[in-house]
Amino acid sequence: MRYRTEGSEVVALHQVSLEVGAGEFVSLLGPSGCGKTTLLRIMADLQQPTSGVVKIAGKSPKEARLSQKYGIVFQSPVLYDWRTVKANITLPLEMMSIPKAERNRRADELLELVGLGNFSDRYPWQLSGGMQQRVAIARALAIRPEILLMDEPFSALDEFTRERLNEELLAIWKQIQSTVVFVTHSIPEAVFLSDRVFVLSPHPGRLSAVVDIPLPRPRTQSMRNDPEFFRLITEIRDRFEGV
Ligand SMILES: Nc1ncnc2c1ncn2[C@@H]1O[C@H](COP(=O)(O)OP(=O)(O)OP(=O)(O)O)[C@@H](O)[C@H]1O
Repeated sequence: MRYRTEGSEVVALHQVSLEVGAGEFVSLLGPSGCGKTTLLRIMADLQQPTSGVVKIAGKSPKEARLSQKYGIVFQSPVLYDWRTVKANITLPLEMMSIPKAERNRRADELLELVGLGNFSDRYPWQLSGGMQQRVAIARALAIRPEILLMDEPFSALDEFTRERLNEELLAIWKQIQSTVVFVTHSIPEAVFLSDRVFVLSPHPGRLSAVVDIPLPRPRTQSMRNDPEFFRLITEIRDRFEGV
């Protein structure tokens, strides 16, 4: 992927090739500017690569998007302040003309799943940042996506909330069994969540390593003190090139 700006060109991604298995949880990890967001946006059909291809179970990203295969969660929750929590979650279903009873049923189920069963009639501005991000996750899941794309969803949150949401996300993933591609610049977050970590390095953005995370599941907070957890963090840190 090359970006052309006046008089110059940025190579955002250079010869990146990777494969993600169905139901796998992978992270795209790297420092600012290594092309993580660009790669996620190309996968999601939000932008076109200069060259190369992406296939989603044999289909193009556009076909996958049109057949509602993606749920996307961004760094900031982008909720509608004038709609209740529940009405934010049902919005994509309204756009798909799903009947009201079914919309409500799915929203109630998702509110329970993200631990906000008692907050359905609140407005986003009445919730903490962590709760707002849980609403955004529930909304992304409303269309029952096969692939959940998450772009640094917890990076604006404090460390305590972030670690708790990491664990909650894994519990949700276990239930929904979607494939997850998770963008982060936090090495511990990538290790805690993932089956595999794709390590990207900048200038030009490239894939410098793929690291398997053999920690058992379910993953618990106490694993963060495990020597194996620290070993994996060190291994990944050593794999960055030119940072
Ligand atoms: N629309 C654009 N026009 C020109 N250059 C761009 C554009 N979007 C991104 N870039 C450049 O492409 C490179 C990769 O950007 P990208 O946002 O994908 O990186 P990132 O790893 O997600 O960074 P961050 O963690 O800061 O979000 C950077 O050098 C960036 O400046």
